[in-house]
Amino acid sequence: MVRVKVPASIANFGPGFDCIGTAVNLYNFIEMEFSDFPKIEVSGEGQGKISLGEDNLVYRAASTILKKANIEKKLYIRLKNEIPLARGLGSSAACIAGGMIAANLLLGSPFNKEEIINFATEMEGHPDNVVAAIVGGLAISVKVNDRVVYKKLSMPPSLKIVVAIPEFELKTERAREVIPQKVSLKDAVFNIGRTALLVAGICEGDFSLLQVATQDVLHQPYRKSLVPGMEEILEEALAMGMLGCFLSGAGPSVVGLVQEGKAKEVGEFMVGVFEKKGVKARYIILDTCNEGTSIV
Ligand SMILES: Nc1ncnc2c1ncn2[C@@H]1O[C@H](COP(=O)(O)OP(=O)(O)O)[C@@H](O)[C@H]1O
Ligand SMILES: N[C@@H](CCOP(=O)(O)O)C(=O)O
Repeated sequence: MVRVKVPASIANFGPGFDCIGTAVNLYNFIEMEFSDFPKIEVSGEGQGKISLGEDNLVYRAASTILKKANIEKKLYIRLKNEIPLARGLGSSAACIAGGMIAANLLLGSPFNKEEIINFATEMEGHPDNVVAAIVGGLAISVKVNDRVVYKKLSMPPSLKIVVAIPEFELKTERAREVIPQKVSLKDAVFNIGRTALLVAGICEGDFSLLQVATQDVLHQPYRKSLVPGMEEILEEALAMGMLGCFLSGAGPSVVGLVQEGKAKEVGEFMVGVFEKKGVKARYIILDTCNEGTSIV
């Protein structure tokens, strides 16, 4: 039997659409063993909603590894979930990364980390969440044909991540439909420059860059119609003392980067804006986590 702990992730970190994600200290736990018949148990987030059949995302991710290793066996999987579903905190990436890593361990690790990253990216469709979930830290990833080239950066520990989580779900698939396939040169330059600033700011611990370096025009303007309140939170972020503010993954959660001491005030502000728009929400205060999926 194997047990792994896989972190949530905040993808599209600022201007890093589909390329930059950070792991955070909110986890799903996956226990896996071989069984005579498929069996899944769920507790925590998604209990009563998540499929208990072979179409379950963790089961499918694990089966992908078994198939690639030419093993035909059934699995008994127990899930203990802390990551809310379809809120922009990488729940699907956690299932894919965790399911694949657990299955690989169960088989005696026939695949290395790079191969798992490539398989997981293929299944998720974009590398930003899965790479952060697997390696931890702030993960910068690009796809080069069928493989992923990535670099992990450590995040400054003093940076607090406040996440306002609306009660409603927004599936990533739906949130990708609203993004245009073509962008202007002006918008491309906007995000390229800020992405470079973001990486420099994180590497040198220069938080004064973050306000500009977390801006985006590639996905947020198109997704604002799906997330009532997001635009108002972004507009007030600087006045509220946030170092940076952006949509978490594909939404609907919104992230505020703050120094310790500001987190509660910023969380209450963001929840208040959502509530004024008639959207029930809560907030949590997270730290980045520099460890990715680990064996427990
Ligand atoms: N713990 C889980 N076990 C099984 N399936 C899950 C789990 N968490 C998420 N999923 C699947 O992933 C979907 C959400 O994925 P997605 O729309 O990408 O949102 P997110 O932003 O949370 O990754 C859920 O509707 C469900 O099908
Ligand atoms: N780059 C992806 C990120 C999706 O993150 P999630 O946490 O919402 O699954 C996108 O923007 O579609």
